[in-house]
Amino acid sequence: MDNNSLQFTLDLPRDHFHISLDQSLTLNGIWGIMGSSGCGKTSLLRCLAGLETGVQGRIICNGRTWLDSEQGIFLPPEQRGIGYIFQEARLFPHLNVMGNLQFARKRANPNQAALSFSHIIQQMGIGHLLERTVDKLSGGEKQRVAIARTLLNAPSLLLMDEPLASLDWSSRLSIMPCLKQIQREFKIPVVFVSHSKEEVARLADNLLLMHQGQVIEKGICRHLLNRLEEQDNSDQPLSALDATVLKHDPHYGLTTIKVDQHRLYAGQLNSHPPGTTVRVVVPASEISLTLEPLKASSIQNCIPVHIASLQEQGHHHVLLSLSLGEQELICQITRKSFDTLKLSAGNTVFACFKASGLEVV
Ligand SMILES: Nc1ncnc2c1ncn2[C@@H]1O[C@H](COP(=O)(O)OP(=O)(O)OP(=O)(O)O)[C@@H](O)[C@H]1O
Repeated sequence: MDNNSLQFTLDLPRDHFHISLDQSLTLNGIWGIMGSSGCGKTSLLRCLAGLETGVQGRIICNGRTWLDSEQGIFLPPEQRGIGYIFQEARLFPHLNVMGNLQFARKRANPNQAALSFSHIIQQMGIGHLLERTVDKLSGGEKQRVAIARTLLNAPSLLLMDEPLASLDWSSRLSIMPCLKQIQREFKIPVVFVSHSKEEVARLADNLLLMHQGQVIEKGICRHLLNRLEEQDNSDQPLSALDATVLKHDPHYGLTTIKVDQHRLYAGQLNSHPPGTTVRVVVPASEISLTLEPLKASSIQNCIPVHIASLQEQGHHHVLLSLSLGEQELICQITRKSFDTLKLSAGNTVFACFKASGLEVV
């Protein structure tokens, strides 16, 4: 398959190992790349971008050969039609925001339809910053401008190397929906390196997990992320679910969404019309378990689930993987609750969580 595919066979020596990869990715949506520090995530992105000259192998993107070391083909970065977003924004300090954006527009990829200037500015929420000089922007604002600038270049593939890592959590939370929306709307495929499970849960459709220069797992993000063994102690345990918006209730400010066969309430999502597919992130600590359905409670969501598997988390907590049908929900409870309810794998229980416990992106 030529279109929407990125195939690469790469060999790049590093100090203690070789980056050694042989992958074919279908380019739709957002690919997340995760793995421990130093495993080669940035090196992979740099190889794809044409920033690593010592690499051997082949890269074919949408049928175009970017690299074939045997044939002596090495397309320089500017001919690959990619956008590269770094951890730090790298704006031109001598130009204001408008100047930075216009610079990109003039150098737009001629092979790709140009995206509307005003629409990108609106999507990235930077309309009020156009006359500002770069030194008067916050870190989050700089990164928004950097992303807008890259989009104005009309890339056919967006490579992002921890673009949110230098920002505080509230800036990240405000930029992530923009990235998701941009991807949905402009349909530019994205390969996104991140250390943060929280980011990947919100953004990625597919995931590559790397270790020591190799891909050790590849698959649908929520499948890989929702596995109990991935719920280490470095991030808070969570689940990522796919859902469909069913209807809005403006009176109560709630939206009904469907996850597998279950109907759930979330806070109102006016920007997502009924029928839209959305990603839902649920922190494992938001979920309580009961043996009976809740009768009179302020908690809006209470659904029957099967305990698929469980895992101790330290001495005082237990993580449970709860089957919703197709998808799984990770729940964290105390060991005391676990013992009191006498839970074990295979049991049917009720998972209860507030509408506000669901974050929809
Ligand atoms: N130019 C280089 N020459 C040789 N080795 C390098 C070079 N750049 C990075 N390395 C080494 O290659 C390995 C992979 O580095 P890379 O930056 O790709 O990892 P990473 O997974 O992105 O790490 P992090 O998550 O910490 O950013 C590391 O051991 C690093 O020290």
